[in-house]
Amino acid sequence: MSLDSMILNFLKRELEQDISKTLFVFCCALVLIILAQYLIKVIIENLRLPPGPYGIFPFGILKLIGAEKHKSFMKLAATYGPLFSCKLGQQLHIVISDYKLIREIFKKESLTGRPRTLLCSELNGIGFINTDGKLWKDQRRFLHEKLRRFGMTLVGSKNTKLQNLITNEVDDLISNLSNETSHTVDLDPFFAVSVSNVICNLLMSVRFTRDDPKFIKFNRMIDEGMILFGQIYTIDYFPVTQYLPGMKSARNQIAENRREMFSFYKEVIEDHKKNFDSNNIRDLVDAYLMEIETAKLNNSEHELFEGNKHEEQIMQVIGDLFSAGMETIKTTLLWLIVYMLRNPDARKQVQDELDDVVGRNRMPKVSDLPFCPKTESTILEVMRMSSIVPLATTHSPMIDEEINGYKIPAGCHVIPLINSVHMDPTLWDKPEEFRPSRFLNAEGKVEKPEYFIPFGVGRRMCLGDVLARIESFLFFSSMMHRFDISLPTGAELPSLNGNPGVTIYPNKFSVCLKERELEALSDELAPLRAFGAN
Ligand code: HEM
Repeated sequence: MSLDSMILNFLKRELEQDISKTLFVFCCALVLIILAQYLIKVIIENLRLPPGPYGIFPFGILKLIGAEKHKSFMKLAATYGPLFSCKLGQQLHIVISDYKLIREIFKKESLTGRPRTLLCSELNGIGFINTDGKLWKDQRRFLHEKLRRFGMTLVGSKNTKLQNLITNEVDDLISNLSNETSHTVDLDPFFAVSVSNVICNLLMSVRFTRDDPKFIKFNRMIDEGMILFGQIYTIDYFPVTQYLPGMKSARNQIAENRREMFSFYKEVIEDHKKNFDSNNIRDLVDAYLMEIETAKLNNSEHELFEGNKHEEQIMQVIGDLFSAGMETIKTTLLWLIVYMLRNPDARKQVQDELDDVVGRNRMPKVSDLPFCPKTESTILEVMRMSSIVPLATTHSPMIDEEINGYKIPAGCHVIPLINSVHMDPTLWDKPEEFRPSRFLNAEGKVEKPEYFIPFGVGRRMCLGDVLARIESFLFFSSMMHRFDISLPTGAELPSLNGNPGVTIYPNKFSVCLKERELEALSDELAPLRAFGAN
């Protein structure tokens, strides 16, 4: 090789090396710029978020991924203030414990959105509680109107079907409990069947007895559902965990239970179709069948329920309302008993008031409610202290929102911290004390402050608040009117520490019941009648 070509080769090699070096440097710089831009964007976005703990990427705040989220959130609120943000896994949460801010944000239309989580998507976007947009809005209007028509209202309500069916269930409960006075009794299964019967009757004219195999199966599936959801909820924070073997079998079991529940609802719908009479709408299933008939007549069948399958929609709504309306009332009744066991003076005040207003020759009625402020304020105080749905149902803004100058990004989870509002010492005098009189004004009438929010606030607040008010008054006042309730000898007072599940429910406990006789009870006990039989 000549000297010339050696020099040429050397220069060529150097040039090639230079080009790859330059290319390498260029690529590195590009990656760095993109990374820096991304980091700046993340920092700016985070600066606009409400303050909060940083957490560890990719886990977020690990301690929040435990069961007692409402308590952990309350501790964080003490550090970061009434509006804070934090991440659970990669999911951003905005937690609000100032009731004015809660009211302000939940007024917004976009806050009626629900999170797009994997677990929600298993419900196929149907039903009521986990839907949003037009389907939710139409369903809310429909359900509101129909439930009012069945008597879910306190205005001008005299002996509505709803009141009659609750009274029948109360009578049945009292008569069943009258057979339990010789030994200790766990009230949970008694309340469970009575409260289930109210909601099942209202929805589909079905009632159960405690030993009915269908009821036992129903309850088993609900309990199992709670355990299974407890096992898999991490999927919403770490979607990758859905592929773990235990998760898959738990999800399959949930799907299987849902199929079984649906096959029961399906039977009910088929039965209703056979006896359907448009002049006698017996319950919610009939109201839906009527809606379908009307849509057929108007040739708008395909538009109904946003094009979702009609019967699947009805079945999911039944499931939604059953789960929202059963566990909540049962838990409230159990907490009422716990607080009455712990506060004998308050219990006596309730019983004395009922003796005065209702008298000893009949059972309480809804029309007694306005004249029983001590009883009502006792119920309200128990709702305040127990805050059984402390985090409401998760809302997720459909567009970016702003509050107090902070960004609330679309898709994040927004949580009103109800338990914190109910225990805020700046709002309630000595909030940890059980004091029903805090709900009474100077004239002794019930007054609820605007920061009493057990049913949530805004457009998606509880649909069953009136039903809850009627049921909790009738069941609780009747229990107090007919029984003296005490603890078995040597038993410890039930704890005020709740257990998180669908609601925050009390530890298991048993009681002794002693009848308080009525003078003319026999006239008051109407024969049991199913709602649908009317
Ligand atoms: C003491 C009893 C009850 C309490 C404390 C309670 C509490 C709540 C709370 C906090 C929410 C969430 C509100 C929000 O996210 O903004 C809610 C929603 C709901 N509740 Fe209740 N509830 C009770 C009883 C009932 C009953 C008896 C029914 C039966 C119809 C019911 C039906 C619903 C429904 C359907 C929703 C969802 C509303 C929607 O998504 O638009 N609740 N409830």
